Amino acid sequence: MPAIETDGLTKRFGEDVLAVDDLDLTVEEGEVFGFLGPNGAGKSTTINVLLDFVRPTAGSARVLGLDAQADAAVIRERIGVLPEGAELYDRLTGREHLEWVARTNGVRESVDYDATLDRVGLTPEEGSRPVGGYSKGMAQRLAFGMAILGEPDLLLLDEPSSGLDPTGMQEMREIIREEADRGATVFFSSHILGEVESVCDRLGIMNEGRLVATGTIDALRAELELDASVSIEVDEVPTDLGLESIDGIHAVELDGTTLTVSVADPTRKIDAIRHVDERATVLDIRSTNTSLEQLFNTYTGADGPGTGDDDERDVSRTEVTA
Ligand SMILES: Nc1ncnc2c1ncn2[C@@H]1O[C@H](COP(=O)(O)OP(=O)(O)OP(=O)(O)O)[C@@H](O)[C@H]1O
Repeated sequence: MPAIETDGLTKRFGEDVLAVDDLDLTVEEGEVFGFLGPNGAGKSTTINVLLDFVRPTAGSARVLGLDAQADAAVIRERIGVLPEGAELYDRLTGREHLEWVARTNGVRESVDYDATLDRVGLTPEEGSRPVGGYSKGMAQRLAFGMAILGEPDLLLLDEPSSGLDPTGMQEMREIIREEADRGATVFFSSHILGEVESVCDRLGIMNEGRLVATGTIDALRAELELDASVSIEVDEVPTDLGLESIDGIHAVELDGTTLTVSVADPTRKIDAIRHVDERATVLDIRSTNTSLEQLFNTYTGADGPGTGDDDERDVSRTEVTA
């Protein structure tokens, strides 16, 4: 039984806004599924339908095998939720928020609130403070703690890294993996591509209300046949370099004394570097991976394939001589 299943799910706001357009989405039990898309793509609306915060215009949604609308109350007891812009109560402490979740979700076993606070990076002392004095990141950590409390079967997280610093984002990713390891399904939306890449088993890309791609990152990459490339600057280009003859090299371009080598399999870049290094003095190397960013841009129409600049990183700025 899938953890989430939507069938022709459509949501209109008024006459003009088609927020979700005929969405067929399946998230299997135990998966970490990244729901990706630019602003306004329809991610939050989809999550809000799954939570029965919003009623669909057409189609249906099932969560843990139950009807998202008819069985909303039962579903809420079995899922952990981090809604977009989670509302907290200024005068209640962090611990009181956790106690409230335990009560409303009918968590029966005794809960170690300090352990939950600790998992999301809040001290017992911070947990005893009214939430009105929390920073944005602390509030987001608490909201995340509220979602994972009581070991829910499914976590629905809307932009969980919002407001977190890089350490907080890393910690959040680790908790998501831990939750998946204990058997939970995790469905989370993001427009932070690296976050999805590092933690998800599978992803779906939304654009303008439609699901434009689903699959593993590797499968999506392969589908688009996007290349990775490495640019190698040399002092002088040898006449008979013979790079094209190396297995797995798709194309070689020459611009001045910089060779740009395209490969389908990023691990072949090192073969190209070695080959050139044996025949010329290498001055600089720039590696460009087919990034998730590039995938994303390709599927959402923000860019064509073949740029990947945002994932560009220098692997060497020092001189490497043959
Ligand atoms: N309550 C509402 N009333 C009117 N329009 C809405 C409402 N909620 C969402 N929309 C519109 O529906 C579309 C999809 O919005 P949604 O919030 O689902 O996108 P999103 O992918 O979650 O974006 P973001 O990454 O910015 O949160 C947008 O055009 C938005 O303006």
